[in-house]
Amino acid sequence: MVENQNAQQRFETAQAKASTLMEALPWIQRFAGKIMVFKYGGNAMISEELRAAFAADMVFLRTVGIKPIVVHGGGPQISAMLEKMGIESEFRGGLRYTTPEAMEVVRMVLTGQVARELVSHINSHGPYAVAMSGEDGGLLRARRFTTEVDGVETDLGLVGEVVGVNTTAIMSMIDAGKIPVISSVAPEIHDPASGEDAAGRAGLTGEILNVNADTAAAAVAAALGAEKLVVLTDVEGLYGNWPDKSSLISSLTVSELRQMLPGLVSGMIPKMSACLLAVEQGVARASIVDGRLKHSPLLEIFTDTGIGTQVTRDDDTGWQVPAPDYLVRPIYEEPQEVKNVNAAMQK
Ligand SMILES: Nc1ncnc2c1ncn2[C@@H]1O[C@H](COP(=O)(O)OP(=O)(O)O)[C@@H](O)[C@H]1O
Ligand SMILES: CC(=O)N[C@@H](CCC(=O)OP(=O)(O)O)C(=O)O
Repeated sequence: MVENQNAQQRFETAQAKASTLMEALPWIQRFAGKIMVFKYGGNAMISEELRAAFAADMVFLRTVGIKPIVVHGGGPQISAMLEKMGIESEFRGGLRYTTPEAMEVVRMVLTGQVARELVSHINSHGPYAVAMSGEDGGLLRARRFTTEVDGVETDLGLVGEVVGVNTTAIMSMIDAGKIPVISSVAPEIHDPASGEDAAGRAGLTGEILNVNADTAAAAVAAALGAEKLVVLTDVEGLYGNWPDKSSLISSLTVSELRQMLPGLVSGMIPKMSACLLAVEQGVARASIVDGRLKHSPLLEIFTDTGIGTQVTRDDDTGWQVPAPDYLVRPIYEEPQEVKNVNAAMQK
């Protein structure tokens, strides 16, 4: 009798697993071969367990034919190192005012610490991850960026916004089956309009700029025409009336977001600006998900409900997935040749 109960329990557990896999099937089909950019924020990498789960998720996506690209942050890790080294740092409009001294630390922490650790986690599954800084192979190019704080134009020091992405460099990695892990530092180019460059071209100035990782991820996603930008952070998503926890927004259009942007504060300013930029520039959808939740990338992509807040185009009519069609129409649209492999049985 006990044995029977165990068998029943085992069967039910196995059935639940099969249901979960089947829920993922139409999404796997929908997204196979597509590029997805994951922005992994410093506030979402808070434990070894979470970092390992994120790495496993990226390997899972690659294994089912999706092409993941990771753009990582590391704001809290940079702040901790700056504090340890006694270098003062402050945020203006959600972005770090970056002195040359602080820039050295930003570069060291992002490329030498955070990227290395992520690569090592992913590569514990196989030789997939390749760390790429925005400086490597001319991957990113940036221009100086100032921001408005309370209506006043505010200097940010060595901070940039991405104006160019070397898509060939990234695609060559993807085509080789790799998972690029990109750090958001970028060489500065002269503003061509300023005529600063003696050659009259938008040449490099020789400075390296600190780029907010949300902004860098959006630029990469837009340049590659990614299917999705997924931003992992430390809140459930965007709250319409922050910090009222009952005001979580599950979905909004770019027009609605554009109206909300001037009222946003702190880290949500670059984050939501990045989502807006990505979708306006052709990324089908962008979403903010809670990175403190283990396997949030898989939950966002492979479940019917999704999680967090998603930003859609104004004319987005919803993603249709083919699941129910399997029941009512043939899988193959073109005529299929069916070979009888055991003719003897027909006789
Ligand atoms: N409207 C809002 N909805 C959600 N979070 C908000 C909002 N306004 C401000 N925040 C703050 O923004 C933070 C996320 O931004 P940030 O700290 O820069 O994240 P990350 O390090 O992941 O890039 C949240 O932890 C929250 O404190
Ligand atoms: C200009 C600027 O603010 N750069 C960020 C870069 C890292 C980052 O964006 O990290 P998160 O994604 O973890 O916030 C910084 O210095 O903190």
